[in-house]
Amino acid sequence: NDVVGQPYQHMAADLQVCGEATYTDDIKLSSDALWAIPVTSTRAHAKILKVDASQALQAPGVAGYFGHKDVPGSNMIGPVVADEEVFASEVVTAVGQIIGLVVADSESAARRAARLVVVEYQDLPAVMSCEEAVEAGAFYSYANRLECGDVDAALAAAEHTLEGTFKLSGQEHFYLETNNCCVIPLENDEFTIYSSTQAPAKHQKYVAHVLGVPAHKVVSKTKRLGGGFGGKETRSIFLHCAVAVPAHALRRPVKLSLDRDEDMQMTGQRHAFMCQYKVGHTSEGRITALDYKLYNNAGNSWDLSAAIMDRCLLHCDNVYKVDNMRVAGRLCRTNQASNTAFRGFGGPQGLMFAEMTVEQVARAVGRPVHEVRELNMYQEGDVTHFKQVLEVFRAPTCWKEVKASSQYEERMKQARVEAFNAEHRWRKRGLAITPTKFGISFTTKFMNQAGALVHVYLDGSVLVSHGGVEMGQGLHTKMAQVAAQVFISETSTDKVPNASPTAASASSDMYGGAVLDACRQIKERLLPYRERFPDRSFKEIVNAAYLDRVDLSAHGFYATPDITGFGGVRPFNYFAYGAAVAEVELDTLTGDWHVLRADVVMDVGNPLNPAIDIGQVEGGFVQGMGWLCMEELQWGDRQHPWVRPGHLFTKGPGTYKIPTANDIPVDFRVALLRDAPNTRAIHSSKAVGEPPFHLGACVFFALKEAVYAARK
Ligand SMILES: Nc1nc2c(c(=O)[nH]1)N[C@H]1C(S)=C(S)[C@@H](COP(=O)(O)O)O[C@H]1N2
Ligand SMILES: Cc1nc(=O)[nH]c2[nH]cnc12
Ligand code: MOS
Repeated sequence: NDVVGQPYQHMAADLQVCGEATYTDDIKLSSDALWAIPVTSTRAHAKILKVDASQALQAPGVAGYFGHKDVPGSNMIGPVVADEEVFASEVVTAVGQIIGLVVADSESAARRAARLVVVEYQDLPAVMSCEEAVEAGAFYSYANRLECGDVDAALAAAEHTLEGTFKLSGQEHFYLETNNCCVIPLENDEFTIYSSTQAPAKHQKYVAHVLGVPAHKVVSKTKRLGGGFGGKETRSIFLHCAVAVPAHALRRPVKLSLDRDEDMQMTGQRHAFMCQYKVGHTSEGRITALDYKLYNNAGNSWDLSAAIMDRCLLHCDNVYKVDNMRVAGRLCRTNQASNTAFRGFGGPQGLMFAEMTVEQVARAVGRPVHEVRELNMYQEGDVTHFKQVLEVFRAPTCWKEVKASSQYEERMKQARVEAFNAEHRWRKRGLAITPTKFGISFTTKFMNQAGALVHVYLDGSVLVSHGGVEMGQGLHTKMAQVAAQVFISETSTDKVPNASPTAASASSDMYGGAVLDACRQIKERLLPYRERFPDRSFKEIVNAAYLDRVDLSAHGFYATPDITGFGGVRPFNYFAYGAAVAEVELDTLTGDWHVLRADVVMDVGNPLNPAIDIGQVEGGFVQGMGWLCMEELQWGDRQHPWVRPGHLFTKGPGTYKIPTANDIPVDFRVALLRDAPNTRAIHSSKAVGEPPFHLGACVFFALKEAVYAARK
């Protein structure tokens, strides 16, 4: 197998840098195609008194206005709980919620006409944040919790206790490709739908449901995304279902392409979280008791907020052993667009609570933070607070490696850091080291399944399709490697049915298993021909088998073995580990800072493609750093009274600051742990999509060190 493990370039890299790669918006449509522009709520919470589209319908080029009355099937859907309307009917519960669509023969005509639709509202009280929801008692009926040991007794017996509240803000996905979709009606109520989504199967299911047609009449295709990061796992469904209604009614192709400001206002973000913590610890800094009350800002519908809180509950330990722990979660019902999956899916929030707690304890006992981290770290074989055994625990290995390779101890002591800080009044440096552990598998057990379809053609070329979506993470490249010298086409529900969303970082594991299963079936059928004609080419073997009427196509399947889902003792198939060191320099007068050097060691098993994996680690690190140190959403709420309630003030790169080339660590050293096999996944590899995201936390803690130095 000299193909797997090689650092092949991303399969579409050349196409993408030459601008030849096709995205949903590039799909050529017939001349009778129409553009849809959403008419959305401008209120955070209000009754709809009247919607008047009469002027819009007179506007040039307009083919129609569509709202909840025009839905042929069901107007109420939702990926987990069916609690969301495709078109708002009586009440709007967030700014940006779709009330209707104007369709016209050009985007500009549709956009102009959409502004002519008049909506009259009667405002209702709005709840915008976790704090406001707690005051108002506005929650969804979710009450999962995890508990081990006896927290109350341990807190009472603790030498010292600390308590307080941690708050983490949301984050915009800022995928470069905004939400795009188009619906093409064919004969006899059949539809082909193209969309920028991580979950084509969900699009097929819900478009069929909203149109009232059987799913087998809807084929959902996705070639690639210009980024998803979780933001296109479920929120893309609603846009697509809305667009399907005029396409169905007018029997004409309809497309929709959101502008950046519409996308940021309408499609949900990373959940803001709040954690009320109580921690018991000894004088040397060992944590003996931990009590977390967690809240996330779920927005105006369930969406995935329950699974996100589940994953947060499962990650509040990070790499630390706490014998007495209780974590309980609540989902806050607010009038924000429903918050949704975002790289790490609640995990980064849980990991941050663990890190912030350890850091508070270190300050309280007056010890360097890294010592307290080491003091509390699990050992191999320990059991987590949710009772999963840490079978192969590589956090200490990653920690030791990155501490050595970054010369952390030396740099901390004589270092540039203390010496620099002694000589500089307004510029201060900080150094920090943080670990991570990330559970791999959907915590919803049934989602851990995957399909593939492999065809061998008579010219010897092989076509591989699988249920996973290429969003830039290199999945298709890895699958092609797994099937070796293969041409990958696109993701399509008529090739692989019922696919889970491409999420939870497990796609390489699962679709790898499915592709391997399909290839092995075909290989077995070709074996007799290989043996009979040992020196013939693959093409000749294939033709010999074909003439004997051997089936040259196979469906492959994979279901992750031995996992329990949330609530059991083995929700994760395995864990991914990593550790990182960052040195920053902060200008205390301007607040400007940059990362002088970052060192990362990530355990990715035996990488299927080390080049792609290093790219994932670099991207995850920078995206995590952006979340914790740069990006700030400003919603119209109590903290930002100058913004109309429920409106998003930061709706573009001019006001919402995401990391760019200038923010990447000046000296960025990423290493993949060597000799780290993983028996639990294909070719001994490990998931790499989400796990590195949390390592950006080391920049946050390095900046804290610099601020502490400035206040000495
Ligand atoms: N370039 C790129 N990398 C990415 C993403 C993306 O949208 N673009 N999504 C991330 C998220 S949220 C996940 S879950 C994984 C999904 O892909 P995988 O399951 O193949 O790892 O890729 C991660 N890396
Ligand atoms: C649904 C779901 N469950 C998970 O455990 N992790 C995820 N990432 C993105 N989506 C998911
Ligand atoms: O699991 Mo990623 O789509 S948040």
